[in-house]
Amino acid sequence: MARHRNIRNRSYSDDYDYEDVYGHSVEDDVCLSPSDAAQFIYDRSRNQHAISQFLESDDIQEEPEIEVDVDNSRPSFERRESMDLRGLNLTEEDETNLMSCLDELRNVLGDTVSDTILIQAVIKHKFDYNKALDEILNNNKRDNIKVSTEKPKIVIDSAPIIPNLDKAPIISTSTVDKTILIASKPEENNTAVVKGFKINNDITYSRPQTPRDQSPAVTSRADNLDESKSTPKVKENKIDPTIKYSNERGSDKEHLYIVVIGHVDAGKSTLMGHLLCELGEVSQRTLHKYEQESKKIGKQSFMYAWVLDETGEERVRGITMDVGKAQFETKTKKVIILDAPGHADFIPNMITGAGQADVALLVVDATRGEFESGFELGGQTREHALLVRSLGVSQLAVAVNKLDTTNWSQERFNVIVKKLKLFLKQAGYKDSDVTFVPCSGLTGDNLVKPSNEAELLNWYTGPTLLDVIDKFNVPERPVSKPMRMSINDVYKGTGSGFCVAGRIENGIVNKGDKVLVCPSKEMAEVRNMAINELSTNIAFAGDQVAITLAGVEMQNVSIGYILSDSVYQVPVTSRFEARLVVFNVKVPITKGYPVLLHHQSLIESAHIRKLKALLNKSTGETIKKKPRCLGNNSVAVVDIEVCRPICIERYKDVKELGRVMLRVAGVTIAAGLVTEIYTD
Ligand SMILES: Nc1nc2c(ncn2[C@@H]2O[C@H](COP(=O)(O)OP(=O)(O)OP(=O)(O)O)[C@@H](O)[C@H]2O)c(=O)[nH]1
Repeated sequence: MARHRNIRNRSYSDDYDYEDVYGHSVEDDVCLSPSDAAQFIYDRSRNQHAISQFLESDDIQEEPEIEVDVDNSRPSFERRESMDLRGLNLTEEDETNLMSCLDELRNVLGDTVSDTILIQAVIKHKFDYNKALDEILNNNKRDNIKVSTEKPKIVIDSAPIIPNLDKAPIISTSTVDKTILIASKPEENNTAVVKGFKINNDITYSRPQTPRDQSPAVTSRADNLDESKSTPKVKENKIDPTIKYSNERGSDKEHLYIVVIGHVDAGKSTLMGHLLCELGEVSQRTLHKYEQESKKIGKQSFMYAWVLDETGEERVRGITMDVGKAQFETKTKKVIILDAPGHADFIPNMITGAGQADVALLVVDATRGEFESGFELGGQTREHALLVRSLGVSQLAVAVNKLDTTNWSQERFNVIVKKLKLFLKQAGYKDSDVTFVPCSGLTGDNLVKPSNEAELLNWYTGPTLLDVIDKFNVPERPVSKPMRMSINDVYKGTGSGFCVAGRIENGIVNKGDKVLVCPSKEMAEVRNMAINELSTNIAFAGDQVAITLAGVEMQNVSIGYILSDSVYQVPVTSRFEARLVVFNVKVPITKGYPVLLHHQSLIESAHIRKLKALLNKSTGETIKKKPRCLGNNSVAVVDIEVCRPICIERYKDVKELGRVMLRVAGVTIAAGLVTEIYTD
């Protein structure tokens, strides 16, 4: 959550300013995803559009069934079952090779290319399946999609990132420091480790119940700290962290994490999938495969969405369920997209995605009636925008998507912009931090290149979506602060030890460092690290890393835990004071009110222990001490008690770890800033 701050040039020592974070108030009519059953019984097929309506006629043409003579035998598409290969004079071995190549090709191409063409290509390339496939696809290529012979950069597997323990030698911290002194780049032979970007599969409904309160008692492992005290990490890192950072990253493009949010079906995955295709990040082969497969199950309009919706269930249901991840480059940045689910059922996953983001892209469906149901009728547009703002994201691009369905109507665009501007201001976004872009994820208009649509060109000459993304400011990375990393995934790696994935919120981590796993306070060693599947010796605030830990049992580490500097430790408590803004409660909040506390990737049961003061929304002055209840849109200071100790910071100390969200029955009822931490 390094998102927010710098944009407004605020230093970490600044005290927070309520107004700056949440804006003035949230309107009474703000609706936040009431979890009524009707909303969950969702049938996307209702709104299916035929892709042929939107694609130009020469897009992804099917291969015509051409019959070609091969030595007088005329094997054809229809005759697959009884292919006559005798005329080809093949040996038994060649025939077997041919058949297996044909099987492979059909897996990718389906039934769109005749057997004759397949056989010709396979024989021409001496049974080399890859060459044959390339030739067929190249012959078949469309004008507007670049053919890439490279492997797609999008990772389609859902396996987690696992540093390769066998290949990457363990380097001591001192070695790392020397490496840094000569400003070296990461090792050239960095090996891509296990493919996959799956983020936090397990937290959709509840946090795994690791024996935090049974086995290692919070204090009983404190003796582990002695080791850390004798070799404090901060002493090892003698070089100024900011110098290290500029040595390591100075010449690289800056990394920017974007979470893509919006109401279910707004077109988020399609938009991002198409953008990636336009940027050449998805090979024609992969796209062709998605086209064939989506056509087979009658969901061809989801072809681009499949680039990011990778699991079978997501594809069959036609909705995003977990956060999809992919990356591309703009002129000045390396952008990592986090495609969040829009459906109300998966808001916890969306929160995890947002928790890792620097900036957000809000996608709204411009179709008449659809924007209204996403925005006004308890849809996710408002809730998502509020949630990401509460998590600290302050820069927002709004893609006014599916404008093709309104014939690129300027009037429709203006209506949507007007409504959203008002709401976003109330939610705490500055006008200058929000940009609106008209586009269509399906037709690809105004994504990478200016649109050719005369109706749009009549009134819009502004930036494309890619330009807007390139213009985002990358927040300053707090590399000089004591190290904190919030864990959003824990999994078994291939070698010894196990892996934790998450975002480094503060500071620096070196391979070989001793870190404290909190709240259980066990010491662990950083055996290996990987960023975007490449092993690395050092990682900085803002990076998403996968770390192989040693010296601690996997069952003693959980999603939501924090890896902390062993000397300057993250506070651990079960009671804290927070300044809350209440969004939408059906029953007023009273003393003892039970909630689910969301803090980073942690979801924990909690209750309101005390209502301390009701505040004036604009000035922050106390209106009433010890109020009896809190209603909609109120601002108050409360004490919260969590059922187990958690790692938390005061907002003024570490903003990323000083924010909480309270949810009840699937609805976000309040967001808050931590103002005081009580030691138990
Ligand atoms: N006409 C039109 N249809 C679109 C456009 N973008 C997406 N669609 C269609 O809208 C439907 C939903 O698209 P998705 O990309 O899956 O939507 P999503 O927002 O990612 O859905 P969730 O992640 O499940 O919330 C699909 O049928 C798309 O083909 C567009 O720009 N124009």
